[in-house]
Amino acid sequence: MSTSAGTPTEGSAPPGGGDRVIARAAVLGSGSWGTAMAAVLTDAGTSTTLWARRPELARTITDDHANPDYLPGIDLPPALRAVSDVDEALDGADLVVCAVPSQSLRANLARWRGTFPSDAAVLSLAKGIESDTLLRMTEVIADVSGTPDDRVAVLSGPNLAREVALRQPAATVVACRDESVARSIQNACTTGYFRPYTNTDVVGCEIGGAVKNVIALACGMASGAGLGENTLASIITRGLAETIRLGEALGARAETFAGLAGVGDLVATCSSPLSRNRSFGARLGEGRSLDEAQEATHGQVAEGVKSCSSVRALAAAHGVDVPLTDAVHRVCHEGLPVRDAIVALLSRSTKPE
Ligand SMILES: NC(=O)C1=CN([C@@H]2O[C@H](COP(=O)(O)OP(=O)(O)OC[C@H]3O[C@@H](n4cnc5c(N)ncnc54)[C@H](O)[C@@H]3O)[C@@H](O)[C@H]2O)C=CC1
Ligand SMILES: O=C(CO)COP(=O)(O)O
Repeated sequence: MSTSAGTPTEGSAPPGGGDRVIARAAVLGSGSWGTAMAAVLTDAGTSTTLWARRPELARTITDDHANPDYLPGIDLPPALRAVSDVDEALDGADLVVCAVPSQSLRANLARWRGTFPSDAAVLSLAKGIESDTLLRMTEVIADVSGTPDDRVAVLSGPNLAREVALRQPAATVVACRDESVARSIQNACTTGYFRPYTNTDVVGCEIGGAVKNVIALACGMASGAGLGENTLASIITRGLAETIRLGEALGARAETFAGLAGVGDLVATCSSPLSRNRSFGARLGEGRSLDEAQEATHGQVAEGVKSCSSVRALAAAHGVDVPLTDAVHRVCHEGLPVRDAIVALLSRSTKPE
């Protein structure tokens, strides 16, 4: 329930203070996570319209309550409607949810420029760092859409889309510089199975989400190469250490990484066969080429494959040592065999923990 004082006005910050009420949401992008979050918002009682690029997919979601391409075998809420006209999706929306992959966000936002309702809050679901600019996704949104950064939020946590769409219990974090906006979004997507916490550490949540994909690739590589649980736990733990180093250098709070958007998401993604990043890494670890691993994703995005390079560059720009990210980059983009990457990591000079 809203924690606001007074009687809030729908879709805008009430003049007397208190949290805005989000009654309508538009989710832009109908891949696995956009569709799952549209279902969560609908289940939470928020009137939600999902935008799909392909009209036939929009029709299937609205008429058959299913997204067989991305969430096969899962029943979506009958009240969820999908359209392929972005203006129709955005009509009257108090919340715009960006659910396209990181590297296509800027081009999509440019296409959508001027269409977002002027007072809407904007929520990023993407977990990545933009390749050329090294910007976080909320920075890209503020940059291209002109939305003030105190109305741009990120949602991040251990949220494998298929499990959420199956309504299995999960928690997450909604972070915004303005905590009341985070609370409004929290209210709009709280259900009996989905529990969002608020945070104001946008940088920490976004860095946690982007770097865990890279560390999940490393775990997949180790697993594909036949290595066991000690290796995986070591990668997860040292991966967390490099995430914290980078996050703190960028102004994030260390405690964010002990939370759902940090260690929570890292553990879920590094452990689950449902993770596209972990599976992608496992194919490389088994000796398949980057192209073969890419082909096996069937059009689904493994964000870490591109973000390993942008995270590495971001770390270099801030003088932060990220050896696991560097190794993943070298395997993915410089042809280093997984076995050699492991040898290189273990032959680094010893140091205190
Ligand atoms: N799938 C998951 O379990 C979770 C994914 N995420 C993040 O959510 C973001 C979206 O990923 P998913 O929905 O999982 O992706 P997906 O791989 O399931 O689908 C991608 C969606 O984006 C669309 N798309 C691809 N390129 C596009 C372009 N150039 N322009 C417009 N649309 C384009 C595709 O048609 C599809 O609808 C990613 O950043 C991912 O890291 C976050 C949490 C969970
Ligand atoms: O972000 C995710 C879980 O929180 C999904 O991870 P993958 O993109 O690796 O499937």
